[in-house]
Amino acid sequence: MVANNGWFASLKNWVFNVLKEAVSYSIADESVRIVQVTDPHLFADPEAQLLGVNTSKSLAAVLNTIRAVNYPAHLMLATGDLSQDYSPESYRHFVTAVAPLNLPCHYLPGNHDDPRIMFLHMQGERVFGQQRVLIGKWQILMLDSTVRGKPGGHMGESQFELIEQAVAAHPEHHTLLVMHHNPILVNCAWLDQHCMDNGTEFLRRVAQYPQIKALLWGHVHQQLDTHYDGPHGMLQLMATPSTCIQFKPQSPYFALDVLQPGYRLLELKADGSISTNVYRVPGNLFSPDKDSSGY
Ligand SMILES: Nc1ncnc2c1ncn2[C@@H]1O[C@@H]2COP(=O)(O)O[C@H]2[C@H]1O
Ligand SMILES: [Fe+2]
Repeated sequence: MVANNGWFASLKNWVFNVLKEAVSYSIADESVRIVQVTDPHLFADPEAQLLGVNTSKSLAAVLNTIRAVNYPAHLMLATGDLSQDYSPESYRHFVTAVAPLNLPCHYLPGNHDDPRIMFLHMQGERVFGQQRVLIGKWQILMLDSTVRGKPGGHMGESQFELIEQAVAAHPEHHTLLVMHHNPILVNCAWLDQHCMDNGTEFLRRVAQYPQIKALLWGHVHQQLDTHYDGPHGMLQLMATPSTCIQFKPQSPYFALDVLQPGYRLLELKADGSISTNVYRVPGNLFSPDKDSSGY
C-alpha cells in the first residue's frame, strides 16, 4: 500500500513537473498567429449529438472553414470541454480531427473534461498539455480553472504561482493568459452561476503585472470582446464561441442561439497589442433543438 502510494505520488509529481515545463518556438515573423477552438464536447460515438447538434460534424465543419481561409497560424489553442462524455475515444477523436491542420496544438481542461484521461489520451507528436508556451515576443500561459466535479471554476493559488514564476522568468515577454472559465460575468444568470468564482480577485491580481496584456477563454459558448482597465493600462478580454452549440447572449434562463459554430483567430503583435476576430461556419447547417432546457 505504502509502496503503491509512493509510486503514485512520484508519477503525479512527474506529470505536474512535465506540465510546468515551457514549450518554446522560434519564429521568423514579428507577430504570433493563433487559431483558438473551444468547447467541442465530443463523444466516443461520432454519431452522438448534443441538443441536436452532431458535435463531431460541427468540429469538422469549423476545422474545414479554418483550412479554407489559409490563415498562416503558428499554433492552435484548445480551451477545454473537448469531451462531453470523458471517454478516451473523445480525446483521440479530437487529436485525429485537428491533425490535418498541421499545427502544434496546446490544450487545457474544461469542466466537462477529466484532466487525467485527457492527458493520457491527448497523444500526438505536436499535442501539448504543458502550461507555458514561449513564442516570438510572447509568453502564453495555459491555466487550469477547473474544480473537480463542478461546472463552475476557480483560479487556485498554484495557478497564481505559475503566473508569478513565468512572468519573473521572462519579464521581457508580453503575456497572454488562457483558461476555460470566464472571470467576468456574461449577463446570463443561468450560466454566470458557473463562472470563475474568484474572477474579480483574479483580474485585480493579474492586472498588477505590466507584461499581462490579455485574457482568453471558452466555456460561455458565445463571443465576447471587452477590456479591463488595470493600473498598467487596458487588458483585452476575449471569449470565443463553441465549435458546437451556442448559448444565447443576455438570457437569464437557458437558451440556445441560432448562430453557427465558430472559432477565433488572433495576431499577437510584437508591441504587445492584439488583433482578433471571431468567425463562424458559413450557411445554416447546424440547428440545435431550440426547446431543450439544458444538458
Ligand atoms: N439549464 C441549465 N441550467 C444551469 N446549468 C446548466 C443547464 N444546462 C447545462 N448546464 C451546465 O452549464 C454549463 C455551461 O457550459 P458547459 O459547456 O460547461 O456545460 C453546461 C452544463 O454543465
Ligand atoms: Fe462547454
